[in-house]
Amino acid sequence: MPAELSPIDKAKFAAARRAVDFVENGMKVGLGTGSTAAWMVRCLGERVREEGLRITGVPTSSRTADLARQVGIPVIGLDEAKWLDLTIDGADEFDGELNLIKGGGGALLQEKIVATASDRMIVISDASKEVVNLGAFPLPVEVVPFGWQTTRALIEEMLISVDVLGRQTTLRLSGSQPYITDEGNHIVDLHLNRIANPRQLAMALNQIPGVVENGLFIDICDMVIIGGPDGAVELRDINEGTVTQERIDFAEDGNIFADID
Ligand SMILES: O=C[C@H](O)[C@H](O)[C@H](O)COP(=O)(O)O
Repeated sequence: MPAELSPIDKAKFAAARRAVDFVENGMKVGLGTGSTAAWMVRCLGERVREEGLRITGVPTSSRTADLARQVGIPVIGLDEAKWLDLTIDGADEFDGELNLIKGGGGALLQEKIVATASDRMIVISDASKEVVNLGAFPLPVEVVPFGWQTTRALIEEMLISVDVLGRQTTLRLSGSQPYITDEGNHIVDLHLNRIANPRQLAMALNQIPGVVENGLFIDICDMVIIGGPDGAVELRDINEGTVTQERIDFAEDGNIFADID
């Protein structure tokens, strides 16, 4: 591993490197989006190229589809795959029940559909994303462009009735224009600070006309792998109730970094 990688990238890499060990020949694998998931795609690409691992990837964004093709992973769409063995993705926050906030990179809709259509979801993360209560990270909500201001007002009205610490909302921008998701929608970020009941909030949001999906992933994640900059990894399996400590040997992974700009 090159010395110039930041400690946070080393931590993300360690988690990603461990997660791809769960991928086996013949699997259909959901490929998440974001900087942590990008490490996973690179690690998986290396297994495809070096070991001849035979898998099919289902990307959760156009960015991930481009990267997967670049590193040699065959990709298909979800409707062709129908059902997946495993999805590996990053997250913006996770709590003790492995409930998540996702969508910081704008890919929450495809990510939630793909993860839900998978036998198993593994989240890869560095330690900074673990929280007691979800909500410090702004909760992304994908809304259709038609009438988005009305939808935002309805969201704000609904927030009065739920137990959160903040209620400010912002339209996500790309430069001076509204951010556009892969599905052609906008994102409203909810600055809630602390969400007392994520399950209730997720359901309330999705009942609002104009809301396509929200970034709360409840009961979807099966395992989180937390990486450290020294190669330490912790695997928490919510179904088995197990916590396992291991270590990744960075020295074995030189090839992956040859591809990185
Ligand atoms: O929309 C983006 C995704 O939900 C990402 O997985 C999430 O934002 C985490 O991204 P990163 O690994 O870059 O922190």
